[in-house]
Amino acid sequence: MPKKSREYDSQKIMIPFRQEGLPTLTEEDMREVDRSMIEEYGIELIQMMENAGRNLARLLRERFLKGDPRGRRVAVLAGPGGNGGGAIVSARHLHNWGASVDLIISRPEEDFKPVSRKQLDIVRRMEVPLHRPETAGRIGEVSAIIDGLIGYGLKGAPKDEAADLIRWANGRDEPICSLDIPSGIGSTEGAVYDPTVRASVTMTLAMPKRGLFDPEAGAFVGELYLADIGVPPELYESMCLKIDVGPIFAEDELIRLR
Ligand SMILES: NC(=O)C1=CN([C@@H]2O[C@H](COP(=O)(O)OP(=O)(O)OC[C@H]3O[C@@H](n4cnc5c(N)ncnc54)[C@H](O)[C@@H]3O)[C@@H](O)[C@H]2O)[C@@H](O)CC1
Ligand SMILES: [K+]
Repeated sequence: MPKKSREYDSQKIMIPFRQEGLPTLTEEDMREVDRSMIEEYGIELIQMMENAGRNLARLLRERFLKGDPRGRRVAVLAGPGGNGGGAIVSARHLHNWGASVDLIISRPEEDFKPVSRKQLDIVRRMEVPLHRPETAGRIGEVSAIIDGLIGYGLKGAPKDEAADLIRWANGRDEPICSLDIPSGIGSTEGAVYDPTVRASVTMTLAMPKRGLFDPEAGAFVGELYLADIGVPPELYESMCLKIDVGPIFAEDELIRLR
């Protein structure tokens, strides 16, 4: 079962619920959305990542930090790809909002993809302590852990430092909030690899990933939220889905699905 948050009243959170079904996307669909955003619409990855990370910071604030990050501690796990980049953006905003943020990177800086490396370079200029897995053990109690290790770019069972950090997070008592999909779940087919992050909350981006709805994977996903990263509705109509999804985020840029 997902871990329970110690300080959360689900009745008080001010995020709209959407119960009717939305289409679900495979990794291939999502890569096509990304490509189209950049090549057809001129919306850059760094813009999408900013939206992803800012919505994640907001979800943390409302869901785990009692609406006020000041004086609270958060640990952020970041991998070298787009998933880690979004998590680092959330670290920046939570720091700006007064939280004490510890950032743990699963790979050396030189392994980071360019846009995620840029996010890392920014927080390095701020007072955000940076850790490698070897020093993560020194991090004291936090209100929540953000999992930005691996998203839909997962290839097979998590290994090396990513696997070590998944085990580290699962071994602690604090609730985990996964970005896009818990690290270790295949985004298309929902395979649950060993190890996989056992999230209390997952915030997926743009459109839900198909693997989140696999029954076995569901136990690792926890509450499921969907965040706006600025995809125009007509993109889905013209690209992969051929359906009119409408203005999904009309009421809020963050909605709860489950
Ligand atoms: N339009 C979008 O969908 C956006 C996506 N973003 C994020 O970017 C993610 C996709 O980014 P990427 O394609 O860069 O990939 P990911 O960040 O999901 O993962 C790729 C990294 O994980 C490592 N990795 C893969 N399998 C592994 C394994 N088994 N063990 C250890 N390490 C492994 C790879 O070496 C690679 O460095 C999404 O899930 C989402 O979170 C956001 O940054 C912004 C916009
Ligand atoms: K993740």
